[in-house]
Amino acid sequence: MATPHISAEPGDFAPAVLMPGDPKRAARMADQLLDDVRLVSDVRGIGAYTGTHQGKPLSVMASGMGQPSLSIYATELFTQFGVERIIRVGTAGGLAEGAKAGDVVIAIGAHTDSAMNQHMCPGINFSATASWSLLSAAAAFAGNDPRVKVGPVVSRDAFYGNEPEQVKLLAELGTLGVEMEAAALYGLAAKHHKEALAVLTISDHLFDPSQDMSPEERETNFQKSLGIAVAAALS
Ligand SMILES: O=P(O)(O)O[C@H]1O[C@H](CO)[C@@H](O)[C@H]1O
Ligand SMILES: O=c1cc[nH]c(=O)[nH]1
Repeated sequence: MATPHISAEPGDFAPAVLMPGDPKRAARMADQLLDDVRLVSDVRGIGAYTGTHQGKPLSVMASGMGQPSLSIYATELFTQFGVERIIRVGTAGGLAEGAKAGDVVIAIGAHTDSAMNQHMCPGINFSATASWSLLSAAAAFAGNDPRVKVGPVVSRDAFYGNEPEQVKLLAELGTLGVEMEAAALYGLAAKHHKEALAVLTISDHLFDPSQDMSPEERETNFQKSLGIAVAAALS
């Protein structure tokens, strides 16, 4: 039965969903990866695609930008459509010294300035962490690739208005990238006893503007992260 934001039927989604923020990136991924592909929902222009990849069922659906938007889709997928694992395939701003556009971060956990996980467990600062099953499969697939790093990211509510001192401190604390969805995704996976991972392509660097990707590159430059995400999704 359709939900307010997904006009699909039970069984229309595969157990594993790849979830970029950008609906155009989702369409590209579906086109590139899926055989026998079907458009299973298109509410608000958020296309959801289901097909097979190397004979295994797989879906692709965008989250839109930010934790509130992702939370709507992830909640409906986890609770109404039998989805077991969501792998975010997104972009992030680099924080680590020497990180280059096109590098990939596999997010072991996500700090956040958002209130999305604040009420998860009253009195506790909840740790938003990736699922070990997906994280270990992704890291194994990436092997010793020097352009892939595993570590924490920060999921901010705002894209603009980074405080320089805060960003510097986060970098000093070993945070590898800044993006806008992973913490809520990890929280929802914990809440619903599901699995989640974020695999992020560095699209710019907060301390090095020369690294900035163009809007077109942000839409299209995801091959390395996609390979890792698919390996995790189908593991
Ligand atoms: O490229 P996506 O997956 O959308 O991810 C990043 O890009 C958007 C901001 O430009 C935010 O959604 C952020 O998390
Ligand atoms: O949220 C994001 C995503 C990419 N780059 C940034 O600087 N922030």
